[in-house]
Amino acid sequence: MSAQAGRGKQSPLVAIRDLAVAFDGVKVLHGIDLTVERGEAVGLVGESGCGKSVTWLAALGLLPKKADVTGSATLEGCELINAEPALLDATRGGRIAMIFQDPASALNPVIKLGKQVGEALALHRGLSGGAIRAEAKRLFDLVGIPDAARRLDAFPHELSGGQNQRVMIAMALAGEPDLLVADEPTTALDATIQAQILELLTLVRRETNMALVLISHDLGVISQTCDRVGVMYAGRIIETAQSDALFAQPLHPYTQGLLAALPPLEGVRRRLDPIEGNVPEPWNLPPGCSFAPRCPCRVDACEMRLPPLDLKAPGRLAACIRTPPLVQPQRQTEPVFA
Ligand SMILES: Nc1ncnc2c1ncn2[C@@H]1O[C@H](COP(=O)(O)OP(=O)(O)OP(=O)(O)O)[C@@H](O)[C@H]1O
Repeated sequence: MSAQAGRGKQSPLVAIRDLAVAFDGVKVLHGIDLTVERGEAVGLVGESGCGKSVTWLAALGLLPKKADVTGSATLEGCELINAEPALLDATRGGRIAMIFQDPASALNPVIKLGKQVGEALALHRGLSGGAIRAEAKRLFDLVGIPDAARRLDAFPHELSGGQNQRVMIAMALAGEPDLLVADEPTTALDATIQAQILELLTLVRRETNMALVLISHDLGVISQTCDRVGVMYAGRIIETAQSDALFAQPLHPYTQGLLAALPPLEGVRRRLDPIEGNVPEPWNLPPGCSFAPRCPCRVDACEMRLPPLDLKAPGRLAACIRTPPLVQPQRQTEPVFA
């Protein structure tokens, strides 16, 4: 359970403010604002190259040295950007854990799984001896690895991809994180296993009150798992909303395009409409709205200036001059991502 539980709802667990990243003078992230509350599941969605991973890698100090990172990312008020390496080391894997798409590359192939989880338990929880094995087995049970005691002595290649992803989740949970950032955790898995891993993440979140950030290019994956969604395009957040509201009525034409490109739900016949064209390269952004060249709603004004991320309805922001407010928004007392 979070060390902060019971403190009352004040500042968000994580607050990212005006976060920008450039590589070799080319800006790939342009002033991201994003908050995550305790226990909340936030999805970050967008096509490849939109800046979803870089946002979190920057916040956790995981980008290469050549990256120029500005802005702020705080964990319960504690600044992480340009923080001392000791603070970042303690935060990563401890208060904030991250799992990635490919468990095989994150696990050490020559070390038994139990030992790998054990190292995380020793590092982040100070456990030793028999307590490590007992806790590692408990974590394997929690993430649904069958015959957990025996699997602790297995090597990664002896388990399937889905089971190794469960091991990665167990390792992430070893530090009892307040936030798990899962970057495309199911992309490499087949549909059935994918659904099981998403269910597992939801189950674990409910049992531990851990917050979850789920990064995916697949709006379907996000919809199953997240309370709130941020849609990214070309290094910016262009729409945010509660998941159900976003699915019921996507406001930004890009979000509408992502939804139209989703495979039909079982029993629902729907045409699959991929968005034509590609995300622009960061060094070659068009003037005005970055999505304008692909946008079916484009007018000349779209190419004149960058649309601000405006409040279109309570709890709903969208960066599009073609999207009128749904209802006259009341002054927001609980900002969505700001
Ligand atoms: N180390 C790096 N050096 C230079 N450019 C980088 C580096 N890492 C990321 N980028 C660039 O930053 C932009 C955002 O990348 P990012 O990986 O965040 O996108 P993404 O939305 O997570 O996409 P994907 O789903 O493919 O991971 C891309 O243009 C990418 O090429």
